[in-house]
Amino acid sequence: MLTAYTSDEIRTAERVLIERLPEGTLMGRAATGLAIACARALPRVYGSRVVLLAGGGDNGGDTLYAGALLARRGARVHAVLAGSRAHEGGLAALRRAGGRILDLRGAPEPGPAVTDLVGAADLLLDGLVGIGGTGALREPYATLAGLASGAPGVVVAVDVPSGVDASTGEVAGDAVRVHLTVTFGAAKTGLLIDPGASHVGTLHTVDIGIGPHLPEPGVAALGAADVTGLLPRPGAKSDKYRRGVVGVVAGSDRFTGAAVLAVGGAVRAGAGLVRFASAAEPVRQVRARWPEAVTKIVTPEEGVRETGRVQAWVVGPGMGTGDEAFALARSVLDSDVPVLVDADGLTLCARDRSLLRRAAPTLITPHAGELGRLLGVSVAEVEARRLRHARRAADELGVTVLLKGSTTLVAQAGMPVRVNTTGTPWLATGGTGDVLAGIAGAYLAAGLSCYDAASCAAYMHGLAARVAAGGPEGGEAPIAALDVALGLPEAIRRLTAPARG
Ligand SMILES: NC(=O)C1=CN([C@@H]2O[C@H](COP(=O)(O)OP(=O)(O)OC[C@H]3O[C@@H](n4cnc5c(N)ncnc54)[C@H](OP(=O)(O)O)[C@@H]3O)[C@@H](O)[C@H]2O)[C@@H](O)CC1
Ligand SMILES: [K+]
Repeated sequence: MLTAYTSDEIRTAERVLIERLPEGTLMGRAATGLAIACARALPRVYGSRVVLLAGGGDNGGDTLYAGALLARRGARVHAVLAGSRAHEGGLAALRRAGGRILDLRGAPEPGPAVTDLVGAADLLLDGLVGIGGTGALREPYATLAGLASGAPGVVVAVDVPSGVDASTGEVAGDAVRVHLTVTFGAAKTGLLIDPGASHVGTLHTVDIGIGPHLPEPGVAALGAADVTGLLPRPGAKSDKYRRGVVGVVAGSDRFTGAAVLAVGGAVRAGAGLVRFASAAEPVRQVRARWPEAVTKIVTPEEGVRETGRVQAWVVGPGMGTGDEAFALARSVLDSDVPVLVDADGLTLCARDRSLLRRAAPTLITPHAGELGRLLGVSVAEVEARRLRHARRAADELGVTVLLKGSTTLVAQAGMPVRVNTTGTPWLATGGTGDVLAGIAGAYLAAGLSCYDAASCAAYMHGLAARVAAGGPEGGEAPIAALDVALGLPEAIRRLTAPARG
């Protein structure tokens, strides 16, 4: 499991060690780890052109010390000093190692000399600001961030890509986009959450010894072993009921595709049985595509009360948002089993949030627009502050929240927010959310908590999409939502196969 921390949590942990260790020890560890990672990112160090963008704080200090180490290995190192001051120890070390200095202090903008240096660099280090950065980058940092993002060489962020809020992933103005982020001590929360996460490239953590002093994490990402341990698997005594019966209420006479996809997600994720309840046309479509499902035509008046016993419900995809859909959704939410609410179901809940007040656990799976409607804020506001809004929704609505997006978040009051790391841009296509709802529903019915079901479903959904998009000889191709459902068995096989070798 990858755990991540806010800037304050990192600083508190660092303080314990700073008091115990000789001055400069932590920065020495950070700079050494940074220089090693940079050397690995280059075909060879000797003769390489290295440019350091150094701010006035300790982030600039790390960068200058690492530059000195690279210069001692034969790199041609130029430091661009961009802050109103420069880290004295780092600057002296770089000078002693033969590095050159371009001092921008007092200059309103970087100028052509910097543009030329950046354009010719094999390796560019972004050491403008780290965990001490606040708000939008000021000049000349903002212009330098733009230059760095477009640099032709390998761009490495020191601790945090400058302009990304290390604690939240928020990006208030310009921010550097890098190939590699070398972060110190532990991952920062903002490196895992968009929009910041999309600036990070590959994330590499340098151990500087603060691990034992870190608190419980506020954010975590499940790894393959965690998901393997959580995934429901049938045992010798399992039958279809013990594996979990999931009920799906989806589709309408106008929209049938979402129903087929949600049922497909549940079937392929390993539900013991899928009961599908809806209007006549989606029932016909589901029967044609998934003969494994037990189907029933229901009316809004009777609801799902006579549908047969289920261990969890999925309600919402393609069901419409009118009064009849509302009545049907209410009958599902009146039940005493866990319910996953998705898509149109969320629009209905935004109309009457009391639908979500129930004794049994509830999982909602909104995208930013749906969450915005539930919270009464704009989609842009949710996108800009995803962590805050996912947490707020979990607290205010008393439910587990799976916020979809390029990095999916799972929030539940009192628990670390889980970030999914398996997503792929190929998933950004219609209907994949319906498949996700089906997968999570199957896991809920198997007995996983809303929190684990949502996290595992997001993980397997991303992995299945990668399986579906990837070819045996490498390369990737566009996928349709049904391909994600069909990719699930192979994804589960790959995850649960004993390690080779
Ligand atoms: N603590 C430790 O033991 C260890 C810490 N380590 C390293 O220290 C880093 C933290 O160093 P830090 O605290 O000096 O802050 P840092 O990130 O350099 O930023 C401060 C500078 O940024 C500036 N600035 C801020 N916002 C800005 C903006 N929007 N736009 C423009 N400028 C802005 C601010 O300017 P000012 O406000 O003073 O004008 C100030 O000059 C950490 O990330 C890691 O790399 C490692 O060595 C391991 C051990
Ligand atoms: K930085």
